[in-house]
Amino acid sequence: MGIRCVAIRACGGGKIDTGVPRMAVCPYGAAAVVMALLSAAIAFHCSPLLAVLQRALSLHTAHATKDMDNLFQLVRNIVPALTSKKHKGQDGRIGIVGGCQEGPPPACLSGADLTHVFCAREAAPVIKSYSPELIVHPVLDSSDAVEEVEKWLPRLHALVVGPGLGRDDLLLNNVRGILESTKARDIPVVIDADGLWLIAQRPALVHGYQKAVLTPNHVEFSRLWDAVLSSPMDTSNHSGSVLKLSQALGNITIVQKGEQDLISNGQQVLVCNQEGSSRRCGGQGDLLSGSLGVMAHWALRAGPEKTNGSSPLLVAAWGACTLTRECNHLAFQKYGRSTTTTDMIAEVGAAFSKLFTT
Ligand SMILES: NC(=O)C1=CN([C@@H]2O[C@H](COP(=O)(O)OP(=O)(O)OC[C@H]3O[C@@H](n4cnc5c(N)ncnc54)[C@H](O)[C@@H]3O)[C@@H](O)[C@H]2O)[C@@H](O)CC1
Ligand SMILES: Nc1ncnc2c1ncn2[C@@H]1O[C@H](COP(=O)(O)OP(=O)(O)OP(=O)(O)O)[C@@H](O)[C@H]1O
Ligand SMILES: [Mg+2]
Repeated sequence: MGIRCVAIRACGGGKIDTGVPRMAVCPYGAAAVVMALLSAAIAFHCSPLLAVLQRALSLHTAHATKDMDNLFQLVRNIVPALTSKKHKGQDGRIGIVGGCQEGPPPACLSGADLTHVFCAREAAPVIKSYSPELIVHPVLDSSDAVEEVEKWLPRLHALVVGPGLGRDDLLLNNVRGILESTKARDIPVVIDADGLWLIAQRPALVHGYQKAVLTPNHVEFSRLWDAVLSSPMDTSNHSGSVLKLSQALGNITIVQKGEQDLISNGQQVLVCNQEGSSRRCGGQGDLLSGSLGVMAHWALRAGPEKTNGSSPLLVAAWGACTLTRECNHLAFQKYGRSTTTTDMIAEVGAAFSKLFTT
């Protein structure tokens, strides 16, 4: 199987797009070598070498820009048009399983027409008061939680499982049943936060399910790695690690969040380097998983024709990462160190228009 690693830098950096089989390529290696040779050529006044290297570098940069433009275009291709002919719900009915603990529910509002939240009974009033457009089902801690959620599954386009869910055994056992039902109905599912805690206990729940996307942060990624791989993680090769973890989980899509987001389906690694900020505050991951739930539905509905043959879920994940980071960037410009996730949510409209509206 040919493995491709496509690395995109948003701020004028390099890109490598190669068909090298069974290996992930360090995204910055080639650019660094060219830069080193270029410095040497300048230092030693070697004009022919200088000309060749300058050409290599300009081709390299041109490719990077072109591929980044391509990815932006692929995301634009999957975004549904806003028209007065559609009814409520056509552009996304998303379910969230979580939001049971302290804090607001995940910010799944970036583009979905309808958002259903399945939570524990005592969390419902808080969640409902957070936003009147949320449809809240306080069923998750009841003995018939799975059946209650199953009633709604046929009407949902995607499910986001985990943010603010907690790690209570009863809840997690219900979530296990909900995940089984979701898979049986072939519904896309984004798993984050405490949902990933459950997956680390029971990787078989998602193994090989091609409509699953996991969005681990640094710590959650390590937990998943320890659960499914016996070898130690190579901490100097992030691309290789995310590729390997995806393969070990049967090629499901994994988004490793961090200074740069790495997205893989075990065949390709996309890099999202959209400029965010240095402000890290709780809840940013929720904005990512929420918007990814919506985009996953859009991308799968649009199909590989609109994503130019690329995996729709990879395109959706890249789009959601780019959007989240841009929200962070715009909010940080206004609020600096005091930026909160609520400030980021307020930037979703502006960020979306800037990035993805044609
Ligand atoms: N809006 C909300 O309601 C939110 C709720 N959350 C809930 O809060 C609970 C705890 O979540 P945590 O994410 O703290 O998970 P963990 O309890 O697994 O703790 C992770 C720890 O790792 C640290 N960490 C995070 N990123 C790191 C990095 N890049 N390198 C090194 N250390 C790093 C954190 O500071 C934290 O101490 C979960 O139940 C989760 O669902 C969080 O997801 C945040 C948002
Ligand atoms: N060092 C960083 N620099 C820039 N952006 C980052 C950095 N770390 C994370 N991000 C971005 O922040 C977003 C959320 O990632 P993060 O690692 O904060 O998730 P999380 O820990 O799950 O968040 P949450 O507090 O919501 O649980 C992602 O889109 C990611 O790109
Ligand atoms: Mg998180």
